[in-house]
Amino acid sequence: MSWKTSDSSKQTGWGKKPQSDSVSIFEMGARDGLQNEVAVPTAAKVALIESLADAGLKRIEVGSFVSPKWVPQMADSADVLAQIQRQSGVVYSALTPNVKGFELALNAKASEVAIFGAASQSFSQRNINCSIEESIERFIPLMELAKKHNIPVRGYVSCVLGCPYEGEIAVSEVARVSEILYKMGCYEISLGDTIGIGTPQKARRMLQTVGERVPVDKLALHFHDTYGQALANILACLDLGVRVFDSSVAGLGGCPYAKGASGNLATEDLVYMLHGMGLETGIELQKLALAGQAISTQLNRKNGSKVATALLAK
Ligand SMILES: CC(C)(COP(=O)([O-])OP(=O)([O-])OC[C@H]1O[C@@H](n2cnc3c(N)ncnc32)[C@H](O)[C@@H]1OP(=O)([O-])[O-])[C@@H](O)C(=O)NCCC(=O)NCCSC(=O)C[C@@](C)(O)CC(=O)[O-]
Repeated sequence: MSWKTSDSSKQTGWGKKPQSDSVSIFEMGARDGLQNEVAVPTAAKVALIESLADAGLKRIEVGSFVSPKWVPQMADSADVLAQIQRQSGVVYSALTPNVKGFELALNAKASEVAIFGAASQSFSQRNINCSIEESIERFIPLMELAKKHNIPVRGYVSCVLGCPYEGEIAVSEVARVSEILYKMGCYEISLGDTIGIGTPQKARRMLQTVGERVPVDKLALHFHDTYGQALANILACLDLGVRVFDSSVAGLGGCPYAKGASGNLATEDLVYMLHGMGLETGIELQKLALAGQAISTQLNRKNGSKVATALLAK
């Protein structure tokens, strides 16, 4: 399928054509990537984040302000934010599930925060210890505070293509939760295939359905690569107009509440494909590959990016 020539907008009634030759990548490695790794020194996180900014990434999720009992790996997020040398024009974001997390992120001077909900009741319970509706109630005062402090808030919806506990998730539910978060004031909704189970047509249908409730230029895709489908899913969705993708350098990561989930799509592999299609990212691939290799070496972990492995073997 050619994203440039496909006329799927007419077939689907979607009404959106690819608008731009540039793509924005939200880098997840330091948060989604490292939240599953034990005992990563703060200095290694700081070095990773700085090298990602040096490689040209403009949107970097650096940590999360969640219960340290639930996710001890992220307990040093305030230290990380305090220690990084910030570059102008780079957004340093943090996950915040509730007001307490927001206040901690504000004190730590996160440039923006992200709330995270789910389209699956079971995943919501396991991940944030409340139902979908309760999570929305918790987000309301957080959104009010964020507005007062002029902090942009991104929204995640997990399990958009399936749930580790419930299996199939209705796309109508994904669209419903996405619309709620968007109407609450999230500037962008990131649709998470938490367990990387989706396939291209399914991903496309999900995006089309959500796109009927939330404008496509306010949507991002967040694919884990557990089943090796992430690049194919992104390719299948590009001509629907989506231009923001979440990915993780060296394919780092997983989710502590989704057993067996592997990391996000490797940023290097995404950048290689996008550049090959003539889409700009502003990212220097070689520098990115070196950043990914450095953290993989630190973690004593095989580099999860095929592109980085190939480039660095030259
Ligand atoms: C949400 C909670 C906190 C609810 O947890 P809870 O136990 O229901 O919270 P609580 O309000 O009853 O408080 C219990 C204790 O936690 C403390 N607490 C309460 N809130 C905070 C906070 N913000 N920061 C620090 N501490 C906090 C609070 O102060 C108290 O401390 P105690 O009195 O027992 O000493 C908990 O379930 C939690 O932390 N969950 C972790 C969720 C998480 O980080 N999951 C991984 C990220 S999501 C993800 O990876 C998916 C995504 C986004 O990438 C997209 C995708 O791929 O699908």
